[in-house]
Amino acid sequence: MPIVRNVSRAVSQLLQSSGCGCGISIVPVRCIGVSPRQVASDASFHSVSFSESDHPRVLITGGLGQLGVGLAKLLRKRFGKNNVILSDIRKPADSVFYSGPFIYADILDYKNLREIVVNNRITWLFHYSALLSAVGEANVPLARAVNITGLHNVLDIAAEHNLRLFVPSTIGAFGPTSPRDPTPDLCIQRPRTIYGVSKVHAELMGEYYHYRYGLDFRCLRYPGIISADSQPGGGTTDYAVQIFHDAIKTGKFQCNLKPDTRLPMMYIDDCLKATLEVMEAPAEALSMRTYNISAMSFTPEELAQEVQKHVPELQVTYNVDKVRQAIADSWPMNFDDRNARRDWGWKHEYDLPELVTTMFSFLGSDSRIAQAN
Ligand SMILES: NC(=O)c1ccc[n+]([C@@H]2O[C@H](COP(=O)([O-])OP(=O)(O)OC[C@H]3O[C@@H](n4cnc5c(N)ncnc54)[C@H](O)[C@@H]3O)[C@@H](O)[C@H]2O)c1
Ligand SMILES: C[C@@H](O)[C@H](N)C(=O)O
Repeated sequence: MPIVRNVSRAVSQLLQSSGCGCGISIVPVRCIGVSPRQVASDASFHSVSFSESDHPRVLITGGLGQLGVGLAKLLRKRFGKNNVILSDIRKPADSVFYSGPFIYADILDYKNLREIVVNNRITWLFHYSALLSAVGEANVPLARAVNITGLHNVLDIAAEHNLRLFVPSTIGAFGPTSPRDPTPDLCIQRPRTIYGVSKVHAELMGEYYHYRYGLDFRCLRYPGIISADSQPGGGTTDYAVQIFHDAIKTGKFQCNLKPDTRLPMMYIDDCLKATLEVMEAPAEALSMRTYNISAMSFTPEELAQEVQKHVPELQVTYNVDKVRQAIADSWPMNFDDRNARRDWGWKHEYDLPELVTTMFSFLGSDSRIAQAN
């Protein structure tokens, strides 16, 4: 019994001494083939230390999805082409391959990921790899591996190598028992998808590593993201991208959600701007480590009406996908992002009309507005 008491006293002293990310005494370090263990931290142990006057050296995981290529473009403009490495397990298109550094990185391969971070002296990591809501429900074991085990690898490497780590969360981190209109930053989170469960896990693990080990973890809960030059990867909000392509190609769109399903959405430029802003925000400005961000909220019917201002002949029909509808019905309808606006000055630029105009001008069919009027 005295041993048990001594151990529990030591643990409680450790927990007290490491609150709020200060007084960090240990970081998690893994060796391949050995279970996770902890060693004493030492400033000289870190191969990289990020000086604020330098540009960060950035790695983006899962970078060939809907959001990663755009993020790389934005970060390369800011930090220089060769300071931003895009990675994925898929083969990049020529245009991506020749636009800046690209490497293969499987987030399930801990050793390979660590080598990449060390060899490239990475200081900032944007962890975009994930299986989204609908594809996650179709393959729960894979979603669990990529979204949870992969995150553990990333967290340990980030803590071990003193990285600033961005992990996106989502409106999908909330569930039917959360307040849905609006959904605040802090409330009940009982999502009913493996995607949502894994994102709540990521939020909590990231915040725990922040308080326990001093990891500079930053997380935004994105709404459904709408982009013209990249395809969504199998989510519940994908319809809001598909409608633009179908309006132009065929003039017919079949929506897989009910016409009155209201969800928070955002144009990709706002999403990427927020991501860079929260990463550049001084730590003192962040009263939290996970923030909602919001721009607009609409239903398929409202989006279709706005699209029809540009393509009046567009015919919209509804063929509801039960899985996606059940997911959407459990998600926020409006997102409360007052904390992000107050703490680090978040402000969106695109509302629904600007979003639709921008999508059509990007997709090259703006002239049809004139025909409509
Ligand atoms: N797009 C949205 O509407 C949206 C909304 C909220 C949050 N997010 C989050 O933003 C991030 C990026 O989203 P996205 O839309 O670009 O996703 P996406 O599905 O389009 O792309 C995810 C990428 O992860 C890669 N990947 C899968 N398994 C991997 C592995 N083992 N190792 C490395 N990479 C792997 C895939 O190849 C893919 O390119 C995700 O974490 C997602 O949860 C996206
Ligand atoms: C909302 C978001 O996380 C993603 N677009 C999905 O629908 O799964």
